[in-house]
Amino acid sequence: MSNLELKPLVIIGGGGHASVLVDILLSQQRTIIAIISPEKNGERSIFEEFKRLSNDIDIHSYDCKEVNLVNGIGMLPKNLLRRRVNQYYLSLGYQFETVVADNAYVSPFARIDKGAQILSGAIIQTGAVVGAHTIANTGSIVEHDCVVGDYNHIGPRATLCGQVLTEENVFVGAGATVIQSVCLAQNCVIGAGATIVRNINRDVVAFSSNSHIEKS
Ligand SMILES: CC(=O)SCCNC(=O)CCNC(=O)[C@H](O)C(C)(C)COP(=O)(O)OP(=O)(O)OC[C@H]1O[C@@H](n2cnc3c(N)ncnc32)[C@H](O)[C@@H]1OP(=O)(O)O
Repeated sequence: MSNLELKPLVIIGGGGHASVLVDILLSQQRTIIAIISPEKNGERSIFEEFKRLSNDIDIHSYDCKEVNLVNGIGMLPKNLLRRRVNQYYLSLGYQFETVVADNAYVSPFARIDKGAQILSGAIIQTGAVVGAHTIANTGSIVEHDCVVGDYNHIGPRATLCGQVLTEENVFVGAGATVIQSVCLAQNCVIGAGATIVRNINRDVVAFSSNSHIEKS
């Protein structure tokens, strides 16, 4: 099946993350039929050609069996908006497309769950699992045998060394390094550039390069 025969896509969100996804999807000759965004598309030229729907409810103009969705809302630490938006559309029967950039490397022995987004230059090594609706951002590395939970964000150029385990809603900031076999519990935030050498408990924000841990 050529990419043109895959379901057309509706993008949710009109900001920077959405623009990166649209760039990837256009390079893969995917058909994008609309963008759902309360703000005008005009600011970013990449959105100019697309029909804009301004309300979530406008999705009803498309049959959930005929289109797939792509969540273009970027993830912020401790912000559950992205997850809530997904749950809303899933409850209406819509499905989220899994996006993998052509210039990402995904081992054939890795598993990418539904709705995950693997952006340009990301590397997902053998034996790794990337959970549903998780973002592996530009140039991130998920090493062998990592198990990354649902709704995580692995920031640009962040590295999870081998066998790291993350629970749901974990945010790993840009350029952070998590050494092998560490566990990151639900809702924790790893600050940009941090080096994490021990397990992080749920809801904790950890951000210094010498692994000083601050409670949320
Ligand atoms: C494509 C994309 O752009 S994807 C997005 C990528 N973005 C990221 O990775 C950002 C990740 N976010 C961070 O690192 C944030 O700074 C957080 C979440 C760790 C902390 O955010 P906040 O709670 O708002 O902390 P705040 O900005 O108030 O800083 C508190 C203190 O911690 C320090 N601090 C904050 N973040 C860091 C960090 N990553 N490393 C070291 N120190 C930090 C601040 O300098 C400040 O110190 P001070 O009190 O001595 O002035």
